[in-house]
Amino acid sequence: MLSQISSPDSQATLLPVKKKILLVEDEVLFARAVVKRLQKAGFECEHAESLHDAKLLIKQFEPDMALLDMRLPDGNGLDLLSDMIAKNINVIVMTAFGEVTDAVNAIKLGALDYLKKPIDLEELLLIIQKNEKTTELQTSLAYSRQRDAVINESIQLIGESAAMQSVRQQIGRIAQLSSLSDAVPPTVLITGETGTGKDVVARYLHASCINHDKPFVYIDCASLPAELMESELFGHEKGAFTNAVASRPGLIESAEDGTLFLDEIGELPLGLQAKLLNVLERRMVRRLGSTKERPVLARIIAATNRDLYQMSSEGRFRSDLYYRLNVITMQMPPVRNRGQDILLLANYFRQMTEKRYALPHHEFDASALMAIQHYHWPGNVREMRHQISRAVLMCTQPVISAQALGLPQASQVAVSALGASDAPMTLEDAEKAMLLSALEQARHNVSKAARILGITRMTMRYRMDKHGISSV
Ligand SMILES: Nc1ncnc2c1ncn2[C@@H]1O[C@H](COP(=O)(O)OP(=O)(O)OP(=O)(O)O)[C@@H](O)[C@H]1O
Repeated sequence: MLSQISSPDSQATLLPVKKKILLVEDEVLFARAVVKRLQKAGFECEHAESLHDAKLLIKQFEPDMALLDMRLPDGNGLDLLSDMIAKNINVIVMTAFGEVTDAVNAIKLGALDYLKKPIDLEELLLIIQKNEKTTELQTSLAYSRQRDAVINESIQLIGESAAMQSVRQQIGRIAQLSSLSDAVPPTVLITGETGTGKDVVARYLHASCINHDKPFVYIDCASLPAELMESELFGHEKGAFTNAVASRPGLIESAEDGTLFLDEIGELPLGLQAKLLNVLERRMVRRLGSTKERPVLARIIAATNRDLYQMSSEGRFRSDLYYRLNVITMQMPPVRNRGQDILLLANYFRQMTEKRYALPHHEFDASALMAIQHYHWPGNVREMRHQISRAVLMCTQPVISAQALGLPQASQVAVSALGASDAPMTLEDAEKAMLLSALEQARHNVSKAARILGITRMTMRYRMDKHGISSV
């Protein structure tokens, strides 16, 4: 599954031991770059150029995860896949253009995910870390509980504004209800612009509830490949489709009586919306190819930056699902409307970066404080985190000025363009203008444009697709 994780390195530091990754790839230059990047992110990494070498390394190195190319000098990567799965190695396959069938077969055989070449290293890292999280939740409950405890301990929901206090109060109330009764927990819908902290709130809620030691399963509905979505969510029995060699629980089942977090729920295809509605209504799930139903005990939290009400009135989101999800709604305000929280957050990210990289204390000067407070923050808290961390890392002086902060020009241009226009603009229009402006500034280099906006390349791609913007 694909996902957007804002800070790969910070996630890697949560791992209790160095994970071992075997890269099976015959393109040596590309392989070297991958090994270097993974080692930098804290993984132990070995490289094999052929199936033969890979088999030896599986024995000697005992990897936890493999990145497997399909076309190798002595055969097809698929030939090694079953062996790897049997040895509990989590496999991500890498396919060249036109090898989609191979990728789908690999997933059906038990590979966790696939990536299409050419591969962006940062994207690869995000996917490894995301898959690592999901697998740990699925295969090692004890470990996942321990890991989630670590993550949950480190969840910080910074903010004292009225809006954030209200969010905290609602979380407290839901947590209190969960301790009073065994009844099925109410569904929670978290809305708000991108980067406003919907994911943080979902985790914070889970961490606050009595069942916080149970799994927290994250599903990014926007990046699950459509052809795999159903079996990923609902699981399957052995033989349910060609190559379904073993039974596998779906993610809904894996959440047990913990939390199932459906991020970007607005992107779920209509067909699956009907199936999800059925799960929510009946609180039962049936694996593909099975006649047996299993109870769904998990708390369900959904998040979106879309207007689901509007989408449902246009027939793009099922209204019955919308009403079913919308039992308790938490609205995350954009960061520009959070008053003094803006400075609280900025100082928090400054301190966090100083602590993580053992840097001396910095101060923001008056120009920086002014810039932070007056900037529009289209990417919200995520953008702020990236901007502040970058400034702290790059600033050799103890005082950070507005110039050192270097708030993205493209976004400022876009913001002033929005401000200058008399015509009322929707959030969708504003987002599109921001993307176009960043792309123009980055001369249509998608990775650069993503950096300007403080979002991941994957998020950038996804949002470009959403607005029908091609990368030219
Ligand atoms: N109140 C907060 N306190 C501390 N950190 C926060 C807060 N809100 C968000 N963050 C940080 O900002 C980043 C983005 O947050 P998050 O991923 O939760 O946003 P989101 O609304 O789920 O975004 P998207 O819609 O793009 O999925 C994360 O690094 C998160 O840790």
